[in-house]
Amino acid sequence: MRKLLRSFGYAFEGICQGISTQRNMKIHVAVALLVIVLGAIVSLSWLEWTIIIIVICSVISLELLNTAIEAAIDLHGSEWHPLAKLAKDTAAGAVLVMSIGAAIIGLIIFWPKLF
Ligand SMILES: Nc1ncnc2c1ncn2[C@@H]1O[C@H](COP(=O)(O)OP(=O)(O)OP(=O)(O)O)[C@@H](O)[C@H]1O
Repeated sequence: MRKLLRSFGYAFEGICQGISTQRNMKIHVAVALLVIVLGAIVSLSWLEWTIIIIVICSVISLELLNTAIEAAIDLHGSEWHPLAKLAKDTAAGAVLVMSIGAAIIGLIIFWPKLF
């Protein structure tokens, strides 16, 4: 049980480090908080909240994975390598794809309630 709690502690530490060190992560968290406040104001349905929570968690999880990949590559050294570029750029691409999807889903849910 203590080991399990310690693992949760490390994971929580990872989330905090991601937020404190990554500018993009700060932006994702700020947008997520804004969406949550807006969702409360326009009274989203349970289904809409479920979709919003899945989308927010997906974007933040991908950004954390992107940070992990960047850190693992930088740990290996600063020497230029095409595989390092591929890994970093595809990981960043994954975040971008999910962020665009999140923006579209946000528009689909919020547009009719706001305009
Ligand atoms: N070791 C490397 N070998 C080849 N290309 C690299 C290497 N390190 C970074 N790059 C490339 O240089 C560019 C900038 O990389 P960098 O690590 O600064 O990421 P970034 O996109 O600025 O991310 P962040 O600001 O989140 O750290 C990216 O296209 C990346 O793929």
